[in-house]
Amino acid sequence: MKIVIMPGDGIGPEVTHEAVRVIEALGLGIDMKQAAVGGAAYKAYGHPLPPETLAIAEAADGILFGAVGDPDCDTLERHLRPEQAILGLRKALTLFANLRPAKVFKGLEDHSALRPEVASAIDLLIVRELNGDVYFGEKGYRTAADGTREGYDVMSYCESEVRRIAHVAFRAAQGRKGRLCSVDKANVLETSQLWRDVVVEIHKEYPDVQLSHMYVDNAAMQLVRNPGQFDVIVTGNLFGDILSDQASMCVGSIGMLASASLGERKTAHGTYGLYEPIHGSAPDIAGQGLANPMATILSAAMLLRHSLGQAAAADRIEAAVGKALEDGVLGRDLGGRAGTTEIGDAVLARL
Ligand SMILES: NC(=O)c1ccc[n+]([C@@H]2O[C@H](COP(=O)([O-])OP(=O)(O)OC[C@H]3O[C@@H](n4cnc5c(N)ncnc54)[C@H](O)[C@@H]3O)[C@@H](O)[C@H]2O)c1
Ligand SMILES: CC(C)[C@H](C(=O)O)[C@@H](O)C(=O)O
Ligand SMILES: [Mg+2]
Repeated sequence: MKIVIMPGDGIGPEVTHEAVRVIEALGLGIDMKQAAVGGAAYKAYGHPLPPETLAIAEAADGILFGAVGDPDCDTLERHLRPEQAILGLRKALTLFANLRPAKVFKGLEDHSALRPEVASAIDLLIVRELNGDVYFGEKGYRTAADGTREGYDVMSYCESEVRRIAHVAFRAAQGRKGRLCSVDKANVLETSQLWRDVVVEIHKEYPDVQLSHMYVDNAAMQLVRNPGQFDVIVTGNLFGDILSDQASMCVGSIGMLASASLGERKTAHGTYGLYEPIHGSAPDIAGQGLANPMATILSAAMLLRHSLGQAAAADRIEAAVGKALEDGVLGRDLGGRAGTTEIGDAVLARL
């Protein structure tokens, strides 16, 4: 079992360090390598995703990714910015299905941005498409007819891209409560109309799943009004990015939401994938030992489950995180005082 750790920038190295300690403590004999990404890789090698990093990633069974993003790099040409590392990995490795589960842990009901009785009902999965949409369309700066500057990013989805993510989402719903809500903006966007048409077609293959559709503006509202109504949400790259940050605050903090990015490639142990917290490099708290590493530790659990076939070990990690929270080990993001290392220690002690 081989995995590659990509710490990245800002709080990325701090949170991945804690997740690595947890993986090591399980004693599974996993071979771990480190590889440079993001602003750190740009500063060391002149590129946010050096070819060596991609080669190491391809040779492993899975990737544990911290976060990328560095304010020093925000004025670089776009293809050299840290964020290109994560976008490049997702695209180059065809990791098109991003699973972002959001569930309220026991003891966190009072720490949600929502009322406890609303928050406690949350147990949803966002299935976000990751290889298409406005993220990867033609983009640029040009001069408009009146001589002023214009920026543009083309939004599009082709049928096959929608089909493959729809299958992932329907199968996920079959394994849960059997409800799938497809979120789009079909009242305005042709991209979304195609999305909706294809999802309806694929539904014929999953008659046991109850399918509904919701416009993204309404979905944002429903996520805070009554998030308990959702089981699985399937949506495009941009809407999924936004809704998942929103869902994180509904369960308590952005420092709690893990994710798995999967494709179709199988390894000797499971499905090849990249695992990362949904948050970024948090430059405002980087280097201060304040970051909550739980999202990254929970991402490591997803890695063990999906890419390494180690479901029991994944359960152990999730249970240890749950116990730490129940025992009141809360980071500042959740209104507590525990620092990054202290949270890591608390999870290790409960493994
Ligand atoms: N996948 C990724 O690597 C990824 C994801 C999102 C943003 N980014 C990048 O990160 C940089 C900062 O972006 P941003 O500020 O919009 O988003 P962010 O997620 O980094 O931070 C948003 C807010 O949440 C807080 N926060 C985030 N993670 C936390 C944690 N684990 N514990 C406690 N608090 C936490 C931060 O302190 C900040 O106040 C940008 O360069 C952005 O492009 C990268
Ligand atoms: C850093 C950025 C490219 C990324 C995205 O938009 O996908 C991030 O916000 C995320 O949620 O993983
Ligand atoms: Mg995001």
